[in-house]
Amino acid sequence: MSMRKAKRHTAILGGTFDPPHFGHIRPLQDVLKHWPLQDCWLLPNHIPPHKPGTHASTSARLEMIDALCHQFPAFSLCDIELRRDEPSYTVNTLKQLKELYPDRVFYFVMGMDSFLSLDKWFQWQQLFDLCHLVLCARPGYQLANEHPMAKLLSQRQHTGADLPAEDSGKMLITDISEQDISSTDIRTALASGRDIRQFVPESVARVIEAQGLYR
Ligand SMILES: Nc1ncnc2c1ncn2[C@@H]1O[C@H](COP(=O)(O)OP(=O)(O)OP(=O)(O)O)[C@@H](O)[C@H]1O
Ligand SMILES: O=C(O)c1ccc[n+]([C@@H]2O[C@H](COP(=O)([O-])O)[C@@H](O)[C@H]2O)c1
Repeated sequence: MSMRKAKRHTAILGGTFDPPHFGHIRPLQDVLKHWPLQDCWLLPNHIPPHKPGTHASTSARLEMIDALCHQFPAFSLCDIELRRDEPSYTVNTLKQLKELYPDRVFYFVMGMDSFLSLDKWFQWQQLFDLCHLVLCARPGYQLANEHPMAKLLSQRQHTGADLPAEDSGKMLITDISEQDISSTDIRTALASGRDIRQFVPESVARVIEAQGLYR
């Protein structure tokens, strides 16, 4: 009899989360409703590879994610990038995670804005040996037919209703409720004293308020 352990299917949303908002949470909830994934990890980066820096400190962003995970038990924190003092390249993170968790199949979730520039990521083609990608629509970002990533999507798109049989290399898309929300807009609203409660969950709003972030 085979003693192989069952695989755990784990979604990961990587982000700067500066701050986290409903544009992160709601698409993820839709993904979890659609696909039978067993875990959903939020992966805050420490040094974002393609951003000039962060506005809130790593510890403040961590506190917001922690608070969010308490409010939404379907999500848990993956703090692996916070312990590497170097740009948080996703391919390095996934290599580390595959070593730590050989029985997991990873589904790296990203919005369309990230996907449109995926070919600028460090060693991005290796991602397809390490995980599947889950693509979420995002208002303002369209994949034109002639865009170089459109070809990649048509080659790799998973069409079945069940999860792929493979452990990596497929692209999954599902309908999500599109959220016209960004961390940038929230920071701008806070800096001009506007209310942000419709964009972030209560738990996150409380940390922002208590720490006086983004004023
Ligand atoms: N409204 C949204 N809809 C779909 N995906 C989103 C949305 N907001 C963020 N994402 C995705 O979540 C991941 C992390 O995003 P990030 O933390 O950089 O938020 P952001 O709102 O894009 O931040 P900023 O405005 O500071 O650039 C990325 O893959 C991004 O595409
Ligand atoms: O690996 C890379 O080169 C790379 C380049 C840009 C972004 N990423 C990752 O993509 C996720 C979303 O990034 P961002 O900048 O939109 O918050 C986050 O986990 C980043 O660390 C990764």
